[in-house]
Amino acid sequence: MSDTSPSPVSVKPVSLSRFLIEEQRSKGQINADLRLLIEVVARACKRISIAVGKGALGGVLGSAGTENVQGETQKKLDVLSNEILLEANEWGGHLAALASEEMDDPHPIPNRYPKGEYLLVFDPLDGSSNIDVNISVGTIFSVLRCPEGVTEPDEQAFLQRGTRQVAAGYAVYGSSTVLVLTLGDGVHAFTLDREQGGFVLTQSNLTIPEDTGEFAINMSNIRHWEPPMRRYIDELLAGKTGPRGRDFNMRWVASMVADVHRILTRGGIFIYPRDLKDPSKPGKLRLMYEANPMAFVVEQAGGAATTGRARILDVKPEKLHQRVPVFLGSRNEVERATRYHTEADAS
Ligand SMILES: O=P(O)(O)OC[C@H]1O[C@](O)(COP(=O)(O)O)[C@@H](O)[C@@H]1O
Ligand SMILES: [Mg+2]
Ligand SMILES: [Mg+2]
Repeated sequence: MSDTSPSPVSVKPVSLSRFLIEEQRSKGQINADLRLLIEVVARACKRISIAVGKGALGGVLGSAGTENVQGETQKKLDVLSNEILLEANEWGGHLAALASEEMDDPHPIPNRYPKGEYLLVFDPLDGSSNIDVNISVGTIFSVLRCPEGVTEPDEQAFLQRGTRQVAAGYAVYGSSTVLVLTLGDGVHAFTLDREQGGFVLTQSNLTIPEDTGEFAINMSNIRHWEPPMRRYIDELLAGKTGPRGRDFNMRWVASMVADVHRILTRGGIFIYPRDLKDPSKPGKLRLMYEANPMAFVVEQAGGAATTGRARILDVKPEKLHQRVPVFLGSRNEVERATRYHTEADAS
C-alpha cells in the first residue's frame, strides 16, 4: 500500500504548558482554571502511560475480577487508570465533579476549589481488550462547564450536548505516547518526551482529508446490521467492479483511540453502528466519554461525526452511560453512510 500519510506539520516544539499559557494569554481561548485542569489531565495520562509501559513487570496486566456499571469485566489497568485520574483531579483539577466509564455515578469534588467551574468526563482506559496483548490503548476525556448555580453536581449536571464541550481529547499509549487536544480552536498533538518527562507540541492544526480509501469496522457483526449499513459496506467491499469504482482497504485495531488517531493522521472512516445483536442497546460506544470527545476532535479537524442519522454533538444525553452508534472521520464518507441511513428511513 502506498503511504498516504501527510507529512507532519512543522511546528515549534513547545511544551504543553507553554502552549496552554499562550492559548490563555495571547489568544484568550481559555482561562487559568481550564489551563490547570488540562495540565492535571496530561500529568495523569503520563502516569497511566508509565503504568501501561511496565506491562507484566508492573503487575498491571489481567483482570481485576470486578465489573463496571455496564456489566463489563474490569481489567487491572481500567481500575488503576481510573484511580490515577481521580486522585490527580481531586486535588488539583479545578473541577466541580467528574464522571467515568468505570464509576456508576458522578464523583463530586470534596473541598471543592472555590471557583471549580468544570466537569470532567473520561474513559480512563479505552481498548481494554488490547491491554494484555500489547496493542495500543488510550484515555479519552471531555470537559464541560458546571451549570450556573449548581453547587452539588449530580448526573443531571453532566447531561449536556457535545456542542457544550469546552475541551476534549485523548492520549494514545502506542509506540509513542501522544496527547491530542482541542480547545475548540483546531486540533493539536503533543508527544511525550520519555527522557524529559513532558508533552511537547509535535503537530498543530491537524486536518482529516475529505476523501479516503480506508474504513474501520468490526466486520464480525455484519449479520446484525441494518440494511443501509450493509449497503454501505457491501459497496466498499465490491471495490473496482462495484458502484464505487475503486478498491477500499480495511483496518480495525479495536481500540477506538488508536483507530481515531490513524484517521486523524491519514484519513479514514470509523464506524461502530447500531446492530440488532442486543436490540436494547442503541450502539456499543458511550456518548459522554467516547463519542462526544472524539466527535469534537474530528469536527475540529475538518471531519464529520454522526450517529448514522444525526450529528453526534447535537444528541441530547439522557443518561451518563448512554450508548450511541458512531460514524466518524473523512467527511465525504461519513456523509454518504449517513445519507444511506436517512434515505432508508424516509422510504
Ligand atoms: O470488541 P469490539 O466489538 O471490536 O469493540 C471494540 C470497541 O470497544 C472499545 O474497546 C470500547 O472501549 P472500552 O475498552 O473503554 O470499553 C472501543 O475502544 C473499540 O472501538
Ligand atoms: Mg472505551
Ligand atoms: Mg474503557
